[in-house]
Amino acid sequence: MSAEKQTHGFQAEVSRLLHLMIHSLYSNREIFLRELISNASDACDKLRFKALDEPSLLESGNDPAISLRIDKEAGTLTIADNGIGMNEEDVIENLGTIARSGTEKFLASLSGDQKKDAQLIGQFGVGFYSAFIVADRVTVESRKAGTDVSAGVRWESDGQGEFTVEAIERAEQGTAVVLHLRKDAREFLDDFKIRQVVNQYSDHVAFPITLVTPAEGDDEEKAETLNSATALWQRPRQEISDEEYQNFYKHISHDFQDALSWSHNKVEGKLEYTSLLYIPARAPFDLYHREANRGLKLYVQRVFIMDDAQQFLPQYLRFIKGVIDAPNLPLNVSRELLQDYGPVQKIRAALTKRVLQMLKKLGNDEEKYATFWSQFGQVIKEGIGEDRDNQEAVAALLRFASSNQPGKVATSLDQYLENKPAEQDKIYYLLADSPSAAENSPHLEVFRKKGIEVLLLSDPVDEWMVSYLDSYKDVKLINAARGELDLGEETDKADNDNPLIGRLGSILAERVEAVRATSRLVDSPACLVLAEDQLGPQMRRMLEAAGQPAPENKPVLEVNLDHSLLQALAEMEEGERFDDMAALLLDQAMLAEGQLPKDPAATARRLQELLVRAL
Ligand SMILES: Nc1ncnc2c1ncn2[C@@H]1O[C@H](COP(=O)(O)OP(=O)(O)OP(=O)(O)O)[C@@H](O)[C@H]1O
Repeated sequence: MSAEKQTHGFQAEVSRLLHLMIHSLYSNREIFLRELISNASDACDKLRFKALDEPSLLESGNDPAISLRIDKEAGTLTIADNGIGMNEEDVIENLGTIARSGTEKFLASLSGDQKKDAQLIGQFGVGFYSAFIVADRVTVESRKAGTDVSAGVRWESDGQGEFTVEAIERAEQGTAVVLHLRKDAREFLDDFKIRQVVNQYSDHVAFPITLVTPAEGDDEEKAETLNSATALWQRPRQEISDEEYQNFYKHISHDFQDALSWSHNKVEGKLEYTSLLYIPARAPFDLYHREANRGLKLYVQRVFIMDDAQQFLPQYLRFIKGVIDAPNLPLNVSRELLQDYGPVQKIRAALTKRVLQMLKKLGNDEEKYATFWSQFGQVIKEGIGEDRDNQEAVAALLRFASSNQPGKVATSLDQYLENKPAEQDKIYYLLADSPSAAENSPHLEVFRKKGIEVLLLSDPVDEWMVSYLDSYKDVKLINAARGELDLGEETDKADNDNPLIGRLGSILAERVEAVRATSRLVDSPACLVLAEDQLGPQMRRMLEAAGQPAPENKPVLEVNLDHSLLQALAEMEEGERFDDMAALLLDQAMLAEGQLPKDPAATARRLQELLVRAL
């Protein structure tokens, strides 16, 4: 290691995050202590894990522990641990950069509005850098477990764009973070305050946290343990308060908003494990990033094994946070081994069911469920295609906009089944590009007239999702805008022998598969209908966005022969004007679907001519 003190610049994203954090988190500033204690606790976890292979790392008398030391004279608060520690390379990497992909984009999305940014930064997770909310200088001294006393390192920064790194001798392994507190953060030199914050946020930490108050006057140095230091998930449920559960959630998730709900279970027998799973109240910024961290914290007999163990839940439940402690797994279990390990597959199946039950139960609380759905609804939809074994349970979690409840996304498939008349044997839905396009679609006219509810789907994933969902509780799902519509006996017979149908058909032959009389429309003159097996516009766009050619398919134009426009057309002679009107009829049906006519300039010309004549 270099003996000289070296100066490094923070990665640009770090500087920006620091600046934003100091300004937006001021009113939440005590979270810095939770974050630094969390890091210390993680470092102790990692040491214990490493000591499984190298027991000498846990030298006698060196049980993992965390200490807080107040020095009123120097104006410092020190958070120290004897955990895994860091070397020079580690500190430069860990305390000088942010390695999460998408960070730049995330930071660009912050608005400068303190309140909104505080929320967003919570989504990001603040971590070590939160030290600068209360400190105008931070010194970190560390030595990696298992290295020589001379391999210590000191990192120091005022958070203004640069940090220094130098080699030091350090007797203890592990890390000490020394906060030189800002003048307005001196309250954290008060042992009473520290006790209160630790009790509030970090009581559940599984390693002892001691508060050391230096000798003062005749009083000797005092060390007092502040927490019970047992793994929270190992304690009986009835002894754990909601507040403790919420604080533990924040500890493992780095979120600073409460979780919506949790489930804590101990399963005994051959496949023994304890799980504590949380549903967050908001999505992390990188929910859709492929490389984002996800998964549970894995422990084996309370020994931390790994973060982000993804194998215990399917992809579409990647937003669940929590801990799994499986005492019968081998301590040396690796990510690769987890992949195909029989017991893990079984735990995964059981945890998946548990989460689905938890979500079902959350559905009883309309307000909380609305929050959940707005954050994670899209991801749950992935489960319809991904988890065929649990498809019905996943489908029960879906919420839709509905023709019966405009403007609200709150109708479940069960509610739909409950609302529908007994003789209706189908669930109808409509796909559109936006909620308003769905609500105003001409396809709804006949359903409205007959009082039949239609679910309105306008998320980009919806077409993909319903392609996997044929039926729910044995009732078929039917696209209201596809194929020939059969609304039972009540459907009025359409007159396809009308000569106008043939005339329109021959003029529009290049653009449509066929023209036919409709039973779908009441107020509109025409609409487009896709055949059952044709690709819809959402899937078409998804394919095109992925650079794949989408097969060409022509829609059917259905026309409302009772409409005055069609009646007027029937009276018109053959000729250019009739052809233009036929083309416009098709163009406006496309517009009503949110599609652009193939030749917009020609449409504009025809419209102009029509307007001139009308005026
Ligand atoms: N006390 C410590 N001992 C050892 N390593 C530490 C300690 N504190 C921080 N680190 C290292 O620095 C890294 C960055 O810490 P930071 O708190 O910023 O992020 P994080 O804990 O990885 O993520 P987040 O807090 O966003 O979940 C940690 O991943 C860890 O490797």
